[in-house]
Amino acid sequence: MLKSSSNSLILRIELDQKVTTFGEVANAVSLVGGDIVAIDVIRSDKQSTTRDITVNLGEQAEELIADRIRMLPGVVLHHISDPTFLVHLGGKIEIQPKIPVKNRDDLSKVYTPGVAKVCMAIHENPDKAFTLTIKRNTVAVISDGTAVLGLGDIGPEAAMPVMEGKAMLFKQLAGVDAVPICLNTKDTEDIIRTIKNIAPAFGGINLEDISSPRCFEIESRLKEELDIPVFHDDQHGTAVVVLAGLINSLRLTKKRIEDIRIVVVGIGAAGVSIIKMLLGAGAKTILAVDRQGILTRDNTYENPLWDWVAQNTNQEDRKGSLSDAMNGADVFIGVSGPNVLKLEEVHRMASDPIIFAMANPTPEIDPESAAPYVRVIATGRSDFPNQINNVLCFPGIFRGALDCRASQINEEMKLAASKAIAFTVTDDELNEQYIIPSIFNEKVVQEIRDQVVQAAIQTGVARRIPPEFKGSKLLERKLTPIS
Ligand SMILES: NC(=O)C1=CN([C@@H]2O[C@H](COP(=O)(O)OP(=O)(O)OC[C@H]3O[C@@H](n4cnc5c(N)ncnc54)[C@H](O)[C@@H]3O)[C@@H](O)[C@H]2O)C=CC1
Ligand SMILES: CC(=O)C(=O)O
Ligand SMILES: [Mg+2]
Repeated sequence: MLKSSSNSLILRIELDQKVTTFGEVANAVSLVGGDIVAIDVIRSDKQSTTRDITVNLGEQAEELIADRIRMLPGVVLHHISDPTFLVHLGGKIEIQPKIPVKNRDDLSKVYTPGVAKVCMAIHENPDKAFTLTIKRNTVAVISDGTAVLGLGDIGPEAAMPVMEGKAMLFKQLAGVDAVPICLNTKDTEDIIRTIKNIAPAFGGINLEDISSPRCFEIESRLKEELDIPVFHDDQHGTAVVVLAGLINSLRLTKKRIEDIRIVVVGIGAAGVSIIKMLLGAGAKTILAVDRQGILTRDNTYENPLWDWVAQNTNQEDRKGSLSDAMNGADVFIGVSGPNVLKLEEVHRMASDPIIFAMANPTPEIDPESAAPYVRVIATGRSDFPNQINNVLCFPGIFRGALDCRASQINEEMKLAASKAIAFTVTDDELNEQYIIPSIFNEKVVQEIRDQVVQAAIQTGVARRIPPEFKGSKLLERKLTPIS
């Protein structure tokens, strides 16, 4: 059962010290499977003590704990709060001025009349928007709320906490200002039109949690029609990090990407892009599985990308379900939904099985149950080791793209980002519990940024050469090949 800090409660209890002891409370918590991780004394006198106790709980135990504590003599449960909700109160980000406006003189510079000459300078040369506005360092994080994590079509308002979270991480990890925007339309043309209309303010567009297949057309049309990077994070960010995790898992198992059998489950935004990236990196044997089973060449599909996937995978024409696909697989990559993979299917994998169960918030298999039977287990969650999550990619790749004012994020830049992430983990550090660096590893964003800028310059999409890349100063470091 998943028990983590994202599933914790703060219980404010008052204890009559003449009647009971804190040990009784601790015992009640433990009886429902909770772990006390913090105790704060709020008030204390001779008669009673009031404490906030923070408890990590299994998913089903939340209801039980209040009942248990209320049953204890001498204990009053004042209230229960959820720390995850507390950090969301009023939203998670804000906009701050970079300079104070203290007097009329300041006002006349930052606003009218002074601002007018800056406006006219941009009017005469629109490129100046990059130097004289927030465009240089600002990305829009845009969703229509249709494929939010694995929660599905929950609407634009409900999608905002995820988009705010992404914006927060853009800033904290890479210094990129990001504006969360959730659109109240699911219409492809409407979405494209809206994004094109707001694009002048931004240096990049990060599309997020837009369901497939609409996400593919929205992204490709915007890429054609805009001259700033448009990057569907669930597709490419995820694929970049999966490839990084696979490179490192193969460093451990000493297998070559050309030789392994890979099963990808969930052929949506993330799944299609992962398959494309793995094929580009040399993978030869991939089975693509969705709800109807393994995609095969002799079928035609409504979604043209499924036709593409079917034509480019499953060369052995295997048919059947996920369970059939798992026979002899070296690698399972799940970007589908909760609990789709059974332990019995894991037992039928090849030696040194590698599992990336990446559905959020609930993975395809409980990582703790699978761990004893596999060589590597990774999830998309931050509360387990080996977090394979696009958060490792999007801050650094946009940092690089913005710094060199790239017109797009191309395949070479994505591959450079994958390798940068993978080789942040040194040979000495690499082990089954550490195939992918933590997002808090300070080297990650810088490494990605440097390699991405270099790839952008080399492929001719950089419109600005950062000073450290001028002349002969291009990065010399050669990356180890994937296999
Ligand atoms: N760890 C990470 O960085 C990321 C994780 N994800 C997770 O991957 C999942 C899919 O995300 P998207 O590709 O954006 O969604 P999507 O909606 O574009 O695609 C999901 C696909 O999975 C299939 N699917 C769902 N349940 C299935 C099942 N039981 N068996 C087989 N196929 C099934 C659907 O039919 C669909 O084709 C979500 O849970 C999401 O949270 C997505 C992006 C990044
Ligand atoms: C991580 C992410 O972007 C997702 O689960 O949709
Ligand atoms: Mg997402």
